[in-house]
Amino acid sequence: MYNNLAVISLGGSIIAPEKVDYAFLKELNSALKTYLKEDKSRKIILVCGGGAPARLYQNAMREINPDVDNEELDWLGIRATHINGQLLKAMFNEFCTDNLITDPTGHINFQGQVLVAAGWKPGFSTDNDAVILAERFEGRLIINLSNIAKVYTDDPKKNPDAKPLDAISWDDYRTMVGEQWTPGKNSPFDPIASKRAAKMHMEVVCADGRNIENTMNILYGRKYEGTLIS
Ligand SMILES: Nc1ncnc2c1ncn2[C@@H]1O[C@H](COP(=O)(O)OP(=O)(O)O)[C@@H](O)[C@H]1O
Ligand SMILES: O=c1ccn([C@@H]2O[C@H](COP(=O)(O)OP(=O)(O)O)[C@@H](O)[C@H]2O)c(=O)[nH]1
Repeated sequence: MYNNLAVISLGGSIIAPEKVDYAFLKELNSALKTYLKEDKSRKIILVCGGGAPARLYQNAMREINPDVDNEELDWLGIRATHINGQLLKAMFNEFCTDNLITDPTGHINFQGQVLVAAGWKPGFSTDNDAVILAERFEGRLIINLSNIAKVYTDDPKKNPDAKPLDAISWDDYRTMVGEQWTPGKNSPFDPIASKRAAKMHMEVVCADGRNIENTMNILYGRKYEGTLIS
């Protein structure tokens, strides 16, 4: 629908790694504003994750009741994505004609240059909401920004032998992350979102969002550091 559209899945790990990383957000805001002002036909969909607050509340609830339903845990995570999303919406207000999107299938105006979205319903992460919005507005590429420069052969925080990858097929990626969803799961791109993105033949670039110059390279179609899942 819009041929100058970029869909960015903004990991909560870089919005609120612990506290809110406002120095990073301020810099990102300024770089994206320049990008948007250069060409009024450019549009960005920003989908915000939950970060530390999501895990803080989910883990508190697990302590209170170890038998808590996954659905309840997901709702806690969703509320955390909303507070992060509301912050991003406030930052990009001048470009937004919609309130924070919390149902990617509902009414969306998108007459402005920016749409800010966050969590919708239990069963997946905001990566899946990003895929649904990409599908709806015909974005071909999702830029998945997280706290890690590349997808590895395994979680590098747990396995020191994990190797970084420049590219991986959806088949191999999905074999690696499995099919299972768990609330608060840490993975470069969630299994449910991956299933949908693979089916739609979408491409996802995973990169370290804290490297803003690199993010701008991806947006401008230049050489970047990251992993292409296709
Ligand atoms: N194969 C993998 N390659 C890279 N990172 C992985 C992999 N498996 C698990 N991870 C973990 O996923 C984390 C990113 O996921 P997450 O913390 O949910 O980030 P975000 O909030 O940005 O979505 C990484 O920091 C890493 O520890
Ligand atoms: O549509 C959504 C989006 C998020 N979540 C929940 O909210 C948490 C935080 O979202 P996300 O994983 O996208 O945040 P990030 O990993 O980027 O911090 C997830 O783990 C889920 O528990 C959900 O249930 N449905």
